[in-house]
Order: sequence, then structure tokens, then C-alpha cells
Amino acid sequence: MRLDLQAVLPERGIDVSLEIAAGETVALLGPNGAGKSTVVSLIAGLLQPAAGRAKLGSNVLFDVDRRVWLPPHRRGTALLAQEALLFPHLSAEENVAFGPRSAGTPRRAARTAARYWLDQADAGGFAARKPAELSGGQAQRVALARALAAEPSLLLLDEPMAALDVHAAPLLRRLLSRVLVGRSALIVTHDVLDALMLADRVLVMEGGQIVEGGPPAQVLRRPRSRFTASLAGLNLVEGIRRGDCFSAPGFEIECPPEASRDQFRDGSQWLAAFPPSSVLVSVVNPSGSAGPTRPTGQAGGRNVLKVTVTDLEPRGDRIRVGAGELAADISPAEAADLALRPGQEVLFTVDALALSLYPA
Ligand SMILES: Nc1ncnc2c1ncn2[C@@H]1O[C@H](COP(=O)(O)OP(=O)(O)OP(=O)(O)O)[C@@H](O)[C@H]1O
Repeated sequence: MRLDLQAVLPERGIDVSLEIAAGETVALLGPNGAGKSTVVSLIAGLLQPAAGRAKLGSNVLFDVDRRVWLPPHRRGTALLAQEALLFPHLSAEENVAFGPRSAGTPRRAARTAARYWLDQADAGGFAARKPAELSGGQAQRVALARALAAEPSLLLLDEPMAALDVHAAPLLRRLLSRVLVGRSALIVTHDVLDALMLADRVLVMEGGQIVEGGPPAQVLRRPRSRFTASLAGLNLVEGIRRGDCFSAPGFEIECPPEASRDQFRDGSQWLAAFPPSSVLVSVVNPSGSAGPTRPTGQAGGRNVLKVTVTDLEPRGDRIRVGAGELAADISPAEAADLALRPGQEVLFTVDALALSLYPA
């Protein structure tokens, strides 16, 4: 069902407004402390806002002005958190049947429902086991079955994969990609893969507010915040667009041809995003000219930025050269040729063809 939420909670710095369409899965991303879990708690009824209102379908979850407040069990939401939090003395099946039983479903029907949802969550095989006899991934599948058995109008998932190991997490992600189809759901995650695999739309939260949103591919291709750019693995530079030229402090770029199709006003704020792999690194010679390690190839214009190396770290088979908020990925051989070290001044040359330029 459709969710409309507007909530203010000053003690946590939250002032948020969001909606989820019926059948839509939305991923909520953001740095630590941005307020993602607080939003989940406000929807689930675990926290009360100071102001605002929320509606799920025709059900008013809260309306501070009208003093309406629905307790968690009457909201039509179900929450899957990091930890499965199953009742330790009940079997997997009894854990899943607990919700329907509490809602007044007769014992036999609740058991049938539990079996059905355990099967849906690929957990039918361990219906009789107690939580202590389940692995983390198995317990989380039982917890998912328990959440689904409540037949929620909105499923809330707060970092459901975070506590799982590298083998269990992809299994649960694959299961969720099947289960979430056509369901209204909000998933809090730090993993860009969750946004790509599970979400119809992404919302990015920073400092208690939604700062950007849209289809996952669009948000990741054209990030608007440094947080989203780092998730997408892109450098992000903010600057000014004038004619066919984009300029940022210490940096001038000739716009790629497709950028001229965009609407712009001279002097308007634009963003440039480019992958670290598209950056050539060269040392500054004593004369001030650069000695590139590779031919600059098709790079148009000057597109050269003078930066100071802040750190070097291995990234797969490349070396990530960090320069403040920018990064370049080069081969170990190139890094050795350049004898790079932190504190050194180098030139980053950006391939204009790898550049994505868009209005801020
Ligand atoms: N139990 C609490 N009591 C008081 N303040 C809290 C509590 N939990 C979180 N906060 C504060 O509320 C703000 C939002 O925190 P929240 O946990 O919602 O962020 P988050 O985006 O979910 O972060 P993370 O990614 O680290 O889980 C932060 O400033 C945090 O310090």
C-alpha cells in the first residue's frame, strides 16, 4: 500500500518527507547517523515524532496535530532488522505462527500459514529447529518468513544483510529480490548492490533529510552528494558552467558533446562526475610541465587538475591514489614509475569522454 510520511523529530535532527507507492521497493541510503533507522522506527511506531503525519493506504499511522497515534501492532507494517530476534524457546515454525496466532488465527490455520511462508523464504527445511540450531542466514530467513506471515501492507527492512557473512548475505539478497517484487517495502542499507538489485527507487538521507532520490541507475550515474558519489565509486566536482566550459577551483574542462544538449544558464552550478579509472596521473616536473605516464589519448581540452596525494591503497589489481576528495586508479607499475608518496604534488588529467556533466 502507499505510504505518505512527513515527520519532525528535533532531538534526532530529523525533518523528513517521503512517499512509497503501492508495490514499490525504496532503498534508503545515507552515511552513519543520517537518520535512516529513525525513519524506520517512526513508521513502525517505535518512536513518536514531535510533528507530522503518516498514512499507509487509508490507515492514519500518526497525526500529531489531530493527536492520532496507532500502536505498532495495528499499523500493518512488519520489520526485519539486522538480527533475527526469534523467540529462543520456540521452533522456527512456532516463531512464524506466533504472529497469526496473536492476531486470532486458529492454531491449524496459523500452522499452515507458517509452513507456507517458511517455504516462501526457503526455510521450510528447518521448520522444527530451534533458533540455537540455525545459522545466522537460516535464522534471518525464518525472521523474513515471520515478517511476511503478518501479511504487512509495508515491509520494513533495516540492514537485513548487515550481520550476515559473505556466503549468507548473497543468498538472502537473492531471496529478497524474489520476495519484494510488487511489495511496498522500505530497505535501509549501506550496500549499493541492495539498491541495484532490490529497489525501484533510491532515497539518500543526510543530516536527517532526504537529499536526493530517483531510479538507482540515475542516482548512481549522476550523484548529487559526495556520499552518493563515493557509493557509486565516482569522483564528484562542483563548478560553474559557461558555454562549453565547466570550471571548478583549479580545474577547467571542455564539456563533452552531449552536455551541450542540456539546458543551462551561463554561470549556473553544475556537477562533474568521473570514475577514478578515467584519471591519468603524472608528476609535476621542476620546470612546472608534466610528464604523463601514458599518452593522454582522446582527452579533450586541458582537463588537468593539480592535486596533492593524500593516500595510496591497493584496490584489486590497481592502486587507488587519493587526493583529498578525488581519486585515481592506476596500475602498480605506474605507481612505481611515478614513485608516488603522500604529500607529493601531481597532476590528474581527466578523460573528457568519461565525464558526466549535469546541472547541480
Ligand atoms: N537511541 C537513541 N537515543 C538518542 N539519539 C539517538 C538514538 N539512536 C540514534 N540517535 C541519534 O539520532 C540520529 C539518527 O540516528 P540513526 O540511528 O537513525 O541513523 P542511521 O542513518 O540509521 O545511522 P547508521 O547507518 O549508523 O545506522 C543520530 O544523530 C544518532 O546519534
